[in-house]
Amino acid sequence: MIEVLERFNEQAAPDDLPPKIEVRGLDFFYGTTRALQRVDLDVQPNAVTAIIGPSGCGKSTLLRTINRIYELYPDQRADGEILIDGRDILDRKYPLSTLRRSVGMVFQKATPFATSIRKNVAFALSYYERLPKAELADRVEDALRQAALWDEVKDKLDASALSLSGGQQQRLCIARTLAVEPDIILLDEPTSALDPISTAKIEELIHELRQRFTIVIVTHNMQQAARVSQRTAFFHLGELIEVGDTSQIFTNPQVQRTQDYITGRYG
Ligand SMILES: Nc1ncnc2c1ncn2[C@@H]1O[C@H](COP(=O)(O)OP(=O)(O)OP(=O)(O)O)[C@@H](O)[C@H]1O
Repeated sequence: MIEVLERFNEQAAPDDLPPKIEVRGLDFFYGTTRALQRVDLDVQPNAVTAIIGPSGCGKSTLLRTINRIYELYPDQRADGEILIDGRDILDRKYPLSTLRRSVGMVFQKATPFATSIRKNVAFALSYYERLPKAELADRVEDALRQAALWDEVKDKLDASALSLSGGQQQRLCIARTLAVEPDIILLDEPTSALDPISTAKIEELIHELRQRFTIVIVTHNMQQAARVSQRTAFFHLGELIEVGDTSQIFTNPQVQRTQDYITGRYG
């Protein structure tokens, strides 16, 4: 594990910058079931924060709260504050369109639209901006390059996105997210349906993207958390148990429950 940590984490998270996301006293309810309890978490900018913990501990719920997707469901409720750049995005007055633009999300299962590769990326852009055709083409290319997919698709941009492999589809979804130039990217187990080669490509991509974005990744794979993140937060039963530099969490956890989880005693 230590070798894994050394491979990607030669640079620590920049801790001299103010947090990009500040979660304060966050509770989350599905009906009467409380899925998150009094969560306080700072997320550093230009770094990858991994969210780990056993199944059902609230990892996905946290991501769904950061982009307010839960609001689509009337019985779901978040109490507390989530500040992004100092503004509380849980405040109903915070415009959802601003939030959707600044926070992109990529899900476990790639979800390309059943249309061409080009349109998958252009659609997201046209939703927010009216661009001249040539500029739109440049932005599509740029997003596909950033997602390390351009070389594989540049000669077939009008082919169906569904003709791509699972790993390529997931990178297309990342390109779609990057096209609208968000500040924050939420990744919910983005490689759990992928083979090792596609997984390695996405991990390499995450490593590059973190220079420019704030990234939060939910993963079941602790090797992956160690490889891609600079900060790690361990959740258990809806509570944040411990957060720290990834190397500290994996080599010197301060809480017994964290130690038990990372040594495979449960989860
Ligand atoms: N739609 C829902 N309705 C009711 N309870 C839910 C719903 N979605 C999740 N929960 C509950 O909320 C808790 C947290 O779920 P969540 O999906 O956030 O966990 P997780 O850590 O992401 O799990 P996994 O690793 O299995 O994906 C669990 O107890 C789960 O049963």
